Amino acid sequence: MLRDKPTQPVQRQRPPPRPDSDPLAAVLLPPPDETPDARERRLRAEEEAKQRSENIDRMIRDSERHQRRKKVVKVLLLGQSESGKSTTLKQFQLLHTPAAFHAERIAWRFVIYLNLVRSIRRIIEAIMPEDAQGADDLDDFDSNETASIIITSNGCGPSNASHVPTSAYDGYRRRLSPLLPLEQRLIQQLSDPEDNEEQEPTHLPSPPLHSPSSFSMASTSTATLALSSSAPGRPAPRIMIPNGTVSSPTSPVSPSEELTVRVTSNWKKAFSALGKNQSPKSAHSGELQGWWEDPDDPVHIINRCAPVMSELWRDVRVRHRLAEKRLRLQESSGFFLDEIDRITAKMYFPTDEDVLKARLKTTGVVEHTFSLSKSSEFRGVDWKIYDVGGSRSQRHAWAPYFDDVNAIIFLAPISAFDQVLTEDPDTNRLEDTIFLWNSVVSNKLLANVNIVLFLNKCDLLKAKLQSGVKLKQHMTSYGDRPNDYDSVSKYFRHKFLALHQSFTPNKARELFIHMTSVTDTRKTHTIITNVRDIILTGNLRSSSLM
Ligand SMILES: Nc1nc2c(ncn2[C@@H]2O[C@H](COP(=O)(O)OP(=O)(O)OP(=O)(O)O)[C@@H](O)[C@H]2O)c(=O)[nH]1
Ligand SMILES: [Mg+2]
Repeated sequence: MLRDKPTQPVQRQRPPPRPDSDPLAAVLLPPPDETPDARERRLRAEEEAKQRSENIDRMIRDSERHQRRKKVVKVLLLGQSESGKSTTLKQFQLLHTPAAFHAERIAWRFVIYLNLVRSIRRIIEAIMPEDAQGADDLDDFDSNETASIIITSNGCGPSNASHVPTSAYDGYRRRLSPLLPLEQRLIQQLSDPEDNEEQEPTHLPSPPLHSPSSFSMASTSTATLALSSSAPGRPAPRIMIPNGTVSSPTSPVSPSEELTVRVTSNWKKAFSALGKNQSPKSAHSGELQGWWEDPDDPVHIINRCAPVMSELWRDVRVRHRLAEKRLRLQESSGFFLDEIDRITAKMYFPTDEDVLKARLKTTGVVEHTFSLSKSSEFRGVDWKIYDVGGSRSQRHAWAPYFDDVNAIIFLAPISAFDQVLTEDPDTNRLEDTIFLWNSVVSNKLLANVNIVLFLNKCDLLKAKLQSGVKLKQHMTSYGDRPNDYDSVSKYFRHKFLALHQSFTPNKARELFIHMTSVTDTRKTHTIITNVRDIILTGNLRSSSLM
């Protein structure tokens, strides 16, 4: 009979290696005549070496754990063109990497000049006498100039229009004509900073100066430019100057065409290539090198034209004409018109606020990574933000990012309820925003993505309502509710929330809504810190990393 015997683990002692069979062991053996002192020193040295080795092992283990823990949270900024996406990204940069933001401020000087010059040109075009418009074949100008036109009549119709006299118009146009080649030069420098050999569709035909069409150019004030390098493997972002073309009858480019200007590497470098001495030694220290001593620097033309620009902007006849045409330049880059003296000063250096207000249209997708290493709670987390172009021609680039995005910040510019799209004058901006919002919240790919809604441009909404513009004339569903900021903003909040509740495929998703004016740094920093923490906590928790 076979009986199971309880098996005992067999412990076999391996015999110590014989020194003569292991040359290394033989070498490591202490000398046979080792004194007690020498033995003491040897043991101490061995102990120290062991400690060092253990420390190194621990460091390697920590580093591996840290690498395993490293998490990237990806955030996509979405919304129509001019909704404030890039401005929000600038606020993230200002909050997380202020030194880099400040160091780049100088490069924005040229964007701001371009914004100012284009605003001036819009004014000149708006005050153009009708007979001159006919002569210049500009009848369709207004239909392109839609970015900030109020489309509902406020009682000032063409019947009671007061024109700026032709002589005044001609005088302004003649005295401001040096701005035209300056604009051309800025655009050309942007389009081809290093390699003038390469031909891109960037070379604008120069109209004859002082001709009737000298100022009949762009129909928008938005000089546009990609902000930074695109994600690896994706096409490089390009500068876009919408409608930035000469509409002289001889021009080969139509006034409504979007002109594309290529930026090869770094647009900031391109701008700083415009003068010999314009880079500051340090943007912070005030040790500025004197670009104003360079006779080729654009500041000289801008500075010489400043008195006429101010005169034009202050001219009551001009203001009347702009009001009649319902052109609200302050809602776009016209912000700089109120600052002509400061902006055109020879030693002008852009402030943070100037950079936030400078308008550059984004094309392609701009990616920025912020490392949150200093924050103890989110140590080792990278915060990756994608800023996309919002105009219709750019929206096809959004979808590839839906796959692995963790959160979306959607910008809805609620002040735009009475404006139409630049790219489609038949579409109301708010209607377009609501359409986009519905598409985003109903998207199944995004069902588990956190969504944060910024009801943006609240400062402009407040000013618009105070100036008497009535929401109900543009949104009949608003009915007879009061036309004040509190009621209107509450109404928009409910509307967007209700649309989310109706269309979301994930009824459990919480929606975070903020009333924002993203050009306001103090308030925006509080909001984005809050939003960042909510997004990070939610995402790290769901991936069990917290
Ligand atoms: N007053 C005010 N201006 C704003 C606000 N948000 C953005 N802007 C301005 O509106 C303009 C357009 O903002 P951007 O951030 O360039 O818009 P975007 O969404 O990036 O536009 P695209 O790049 O064309 O998609 C800029 O001149 C901003 O300074 C706001 O809340 N208030
Ligand atoms: Mg942008």
